[in-house]
Amino acid sequence: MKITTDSLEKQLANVQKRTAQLTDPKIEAAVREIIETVQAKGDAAVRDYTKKFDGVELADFKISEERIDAAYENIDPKTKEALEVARDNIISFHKKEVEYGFVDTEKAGVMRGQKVIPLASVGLYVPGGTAAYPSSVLMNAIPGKLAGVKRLVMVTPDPTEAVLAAAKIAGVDDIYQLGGAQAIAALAYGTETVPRVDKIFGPGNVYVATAKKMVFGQVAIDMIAGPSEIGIIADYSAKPKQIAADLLSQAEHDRLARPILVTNSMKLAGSVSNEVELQLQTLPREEIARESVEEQGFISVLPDLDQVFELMNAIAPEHLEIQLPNPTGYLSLVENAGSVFLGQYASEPLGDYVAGPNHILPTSGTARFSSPVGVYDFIKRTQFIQYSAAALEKEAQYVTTLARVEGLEGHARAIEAREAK
Ligand SMILES: NC(=O)c1ccc[n+]([C@@H]2O[C@H](COP(=O)([O-])OP(=O)(O)OC[C@H]3O[C@@H](n4cnc5c(N)ncnc54)[C@H](O)[C@@H]3O)[C@@H](O)[C@H]2O)c1
Ligand SMILES: N[C@H](CO)Cc1c[nH]c[nH+]1
Ligand SMILES: [Zn+2]
Repeated sequence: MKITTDSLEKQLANVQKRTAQLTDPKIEAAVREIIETVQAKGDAAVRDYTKKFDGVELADFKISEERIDAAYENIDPKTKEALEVARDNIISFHKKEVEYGFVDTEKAGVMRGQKVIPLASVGLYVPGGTAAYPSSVLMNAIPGKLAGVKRLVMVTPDPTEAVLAAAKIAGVDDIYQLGGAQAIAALAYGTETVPRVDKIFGPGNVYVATAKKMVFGQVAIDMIAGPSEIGIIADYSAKPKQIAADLLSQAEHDRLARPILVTNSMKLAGSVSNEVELQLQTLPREEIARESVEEQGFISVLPDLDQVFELMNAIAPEHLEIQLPNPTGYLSLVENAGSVFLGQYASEPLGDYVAGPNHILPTSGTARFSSPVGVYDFIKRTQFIQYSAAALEKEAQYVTTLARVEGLEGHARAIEAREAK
């Protein structure tokens, strides 16, 4: 693994140079055509694209309850138990995020408040292939259920038994065998069989991500997910074997995944670099992980922990491990990170599967301004006011004054229409 001892300034300048990947215009054009065709022709277009891109001819995209129940019955009991433990921990964590709004009656004659309303329907995209993660089904669906979403619709080009079982465990309402931009378009606009939803969640390949960007506005979207990232802050006291294993746990996700160690110990940097090479040799996904480590990964050695935290905050990693003595003492220094893992026993995969906090997190530096997926992503807020005659009389003059400053006479007259004669 590359080790750099460049100055903090130089490394910060490199971080600033990283910008979000622009979409390829050819892919944009192809996706635009798919979206417009699905919008115009509904199910017939979805059926054609599914045949063309997935090689599947389906009379009905909707997966029957019998098939979902059979998947749940068929999965290995240990998998079922693990999914159910994960579900319970995700519920007990995310329950704490539920909001109820408020009513404020502090001012005489005035009631003001905020009402929390769950989104009526949401779509969850579960990618196909090796990225069809049952754990992500739980992480996406459970906060939605806790928020009170009435209809959770899942789409996936690859409905494996584990994915279907996870959907049942999480309480997903309807599942359709659909993928790619056509699935996103169907969720955004609705077709004869696929219901139109209010927000679309979940990662996918470049066609899916581009389609999500394009339908934004027609529907809300959760985020545009980039490759996994792990940033580890550690000093001489950390265990190189554990650090290397944790770096590789994210490197194995994707050739573009970013495993990063920032430390104040040259000795640790050398040992971790050697350990990564050793562990890579026996990792089943060696090829993917090696490319991630060699092309995207690095170890940075800086003179002190203040600089270490400054660099990591600039990187704003999806996952941040703090492998220092008394790790909780450093939580106050964390400004940008999707999820923080404190101490040697909080290895990142614990958070991927069972700890309970969400594993769908901001990537590519977006932890500067975004949060993990949570119940708050499945609600909207509305507000209300009620005034008594006396309360209005007290404040009417301020409304009419400001209305006339803005040249809006009609606003002022609406207030004056209520004045006591
Ligand atoms: N960031 C994350 O958290 C995260 C997690 C899991 C997966 N992922 C990403 O999900 C993706 C999974 O990719 P995938 O391709 O296996 O599954 P996918 O479900 O994202 O995409 C499959 C669909 O792409 C469409 N498609 C394929 N070739 C096409 C073409 N030439 N033109 C138009 N549409 C086409 C097909 O309709 C197919 O159903 C990966 O890119 C992975 O990085 C990201
Ligand atoms: N680490 C991934 C998101 O960053 C989530 C995941 C799912 N399965 C295993 N890991
Ligand atoms: Zn993972």
